[in-house]
Amino acid sequence: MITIPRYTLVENGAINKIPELLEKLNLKNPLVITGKSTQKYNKLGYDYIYYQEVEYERFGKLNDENRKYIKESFGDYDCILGIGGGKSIDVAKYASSITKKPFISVPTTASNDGIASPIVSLSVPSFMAEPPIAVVGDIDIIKKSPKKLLASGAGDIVSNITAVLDWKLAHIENNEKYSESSAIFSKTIAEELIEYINNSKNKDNLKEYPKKIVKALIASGMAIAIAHSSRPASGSEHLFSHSLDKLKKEGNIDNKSLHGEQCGIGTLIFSKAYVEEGRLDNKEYHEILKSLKIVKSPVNIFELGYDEDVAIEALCNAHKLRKRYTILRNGFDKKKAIDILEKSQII
Ligand SMILES: NC(=O)c1ccc[n+]([C@@H]2O[C@H](COP(=O)([O-])OP(=O)(O)OC[C@H]3O[C@@H](n4cnc5c(N)ncnc54)[C@H](O)[C@@H]3O)[C@@H](O)[C@H]2O)c1
Ligand SMILES: O=P(O)(O)OC[C@@H](O)CO
Ligand SMILES: [Zn+2]
Repeated sequence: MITIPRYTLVENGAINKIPELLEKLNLKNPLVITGKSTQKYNKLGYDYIYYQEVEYERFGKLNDENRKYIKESFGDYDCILGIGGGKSIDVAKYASSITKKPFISVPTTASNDGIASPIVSLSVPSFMAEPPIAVVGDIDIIKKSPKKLLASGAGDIVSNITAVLDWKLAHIENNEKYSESSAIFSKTIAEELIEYINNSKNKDNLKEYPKKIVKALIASGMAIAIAHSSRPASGSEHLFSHSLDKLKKEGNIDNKSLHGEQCGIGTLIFSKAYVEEGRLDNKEYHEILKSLKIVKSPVNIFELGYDEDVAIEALCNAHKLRKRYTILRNGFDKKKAIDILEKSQII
């Protein structure tokens, strides 16, 4: 059974409609999970907790002590609101799935497709939870959020192009289940956004971009819900991003590169790899590159804040991050990694 958000409110001032939405859903006592810089959007003064304070690692081990923690933290509330960026929303979604309380997603920026997806990506691999019953995207707030975050959203959308190519390749070479309808839906979301961005110079100079990127991210989350898998939106490009995250963690690298920015770089790498295999037209690679440049999302490893060795190591390890068949197949060796990183102008 496919579940997607029952209500999506994407408009100026949407956040002020939360009380009316709660009433419609017969919910009276929400708990807000938010970030330090986004608590200010909890304008109605609902009880709140910072996502950094939620001990979500305890959700995975339901012994008596952890059950007690969950009951004490969430027991009195009848729903959970995630107000903020990707982590706030992810932690709120996780808490909602553990407590079986409805989850409402209130993105205050547009940085990745966790906004409306049923996926929790606090770990690698991610896991399937429940999608929000409602998404409240206040354009007045989102359009004023940091440009870096809004640009990162484009990276998490263009990634659908290579994700869908990997999914189809897995079906052809590895006999994996594949949904053409979900794949077309996911790819079209990316193509539409790329087309808008690449033609924006002669139109509105990206004035509509905040609204377009929010809607694209919501739609991408729905494609995941329809496929009941992150396959339509996560392939080799995400494996590269997760591999970078692993290097950051292990090497204590203090680099604030965002999920979407990393996925944008991954998409350039693997769209070029698909061009090399004759499975993608080079024109599509250039359209992706142009769109990321226009929104000012990083287009090489140096703009992402790393040196070339990190890019090479992340690429050589990417296939190990999860059991997901992609164009990486059994992994790129160092020679192939350097070749494709050079051809895709990443190093
Ligand atoms: N579930 C999914 O499908 C999925 C997919 C990708 C990533 N994620 C999650 O998202 C996280 C990455 O999210 P992210 O890229 O948003 O980074 P983030 O959540 O780590 O940081 C976002 C930052 O932007 C700030 N912010 C948000 N809105 C703002 C606003 N209006 N004005 C000023 N600052 C604002 C937040 O307070 C936060 O500090 C990952 O760690 C993962 O947990 C989930
Ligand atoms: O399953 P993963 O690779 O975490 O992907 C989820 C989301 O980031 C897709 O955009
Ligand atoms: Zn993603």
